Amino acid sequence: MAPTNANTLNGSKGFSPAKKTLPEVDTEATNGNGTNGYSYETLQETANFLLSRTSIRPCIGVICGSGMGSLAENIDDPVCIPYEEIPNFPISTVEGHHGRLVFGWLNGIPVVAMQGRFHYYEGYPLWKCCLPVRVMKLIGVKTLIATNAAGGLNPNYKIGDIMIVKDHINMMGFAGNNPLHGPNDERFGPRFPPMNKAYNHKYRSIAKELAKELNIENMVREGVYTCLGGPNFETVAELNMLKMVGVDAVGMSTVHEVIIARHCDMKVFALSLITNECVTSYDKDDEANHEEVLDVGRMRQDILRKYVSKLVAKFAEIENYP
Ligand SMILES: O=P(O)(O)O[C@H]1O[C@H](CO)[C@@H](O)[C@H]1O
Ligand SMILES: Nc1nc2[nH]cnc2c(=O)[nH]1
Repeated sequence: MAPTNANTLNGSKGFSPAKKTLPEVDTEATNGNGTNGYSYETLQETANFLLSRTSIRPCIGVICGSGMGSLAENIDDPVCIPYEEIPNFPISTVEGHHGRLVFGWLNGIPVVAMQGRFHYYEGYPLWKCCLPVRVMKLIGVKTLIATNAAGGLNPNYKIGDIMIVKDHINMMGFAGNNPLHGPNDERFGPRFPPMNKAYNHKYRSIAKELAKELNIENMVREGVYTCLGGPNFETVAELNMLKMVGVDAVGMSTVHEVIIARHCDMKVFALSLITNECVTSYDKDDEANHEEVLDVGRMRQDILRKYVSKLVAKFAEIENYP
């Protein structure tokens, strides 16, 4: 940046303003191609690669949260594609995230599941964490189901509860870190997408009804999720602050994926599996840990598999998906 003229500090004459130039492009954030992330054409190549590897044309995409990879195990006639083989895809580095796409049929509906997602704390910029969502859009996915493991901040929540996400607070976005940061490509969506209806109202109603049908309504909640950058779990003071602003569950994912999905007009449903109790008192000895997170995922896998596969069928029915 050009040095500022010291005279500007006291407003004296003789100040010649610095030449107006566009900000330097952060190549990691934009891949140097003038868009926030890979270009439309580059992602189209990724989409075409996937379409050439399977004849399945999914309408619903599922993102499996930490320890929730077994959601993809119900998929019939699966075609599994490791992330390493997919052009332009990042790789999964977190335990509990397999690192592959699974195409197939869930309850008779064509789906693609991400067994393993990408997190900011792994070192990926947010746009890269969400790249698979745009690829899903390009292969024809219209509805996204995002699942995650999260700490329960609402004192009424118990470990093993399932929280239907009603809304989110984009804490990272408050600080300017947003997956849509950078020039906008209108082929994906508008410059200023609304977010007040991010979590589809009909889907949430269906999920609450289904919880009753399955007799799991006592463990199904509805609340507000927030994502922090991680990888550390939160301090007591941070959690108390989040509680004050209305957060019910805390994680390190999903929010940016939902923003990208809504930007390109996908319908969204999200749920959090409450894997640990957020410690909001200095008197408590418990500490959050990833092992517990994965254990609770395993403990709830049967219920979650049933719940998500039935949701897929119900969403497909109201949307008239094939
Ligand atoms: O959000 P998912 O991927 O489910 O995982 C959550 O659990 C992990 C911490 O145990 C973090 O990655 C957090 O984001
Ligand atoms: N940030 C955060 N992420 C989680 N993922 C699972 N549990 C937690 C938690 O307590 N905090």
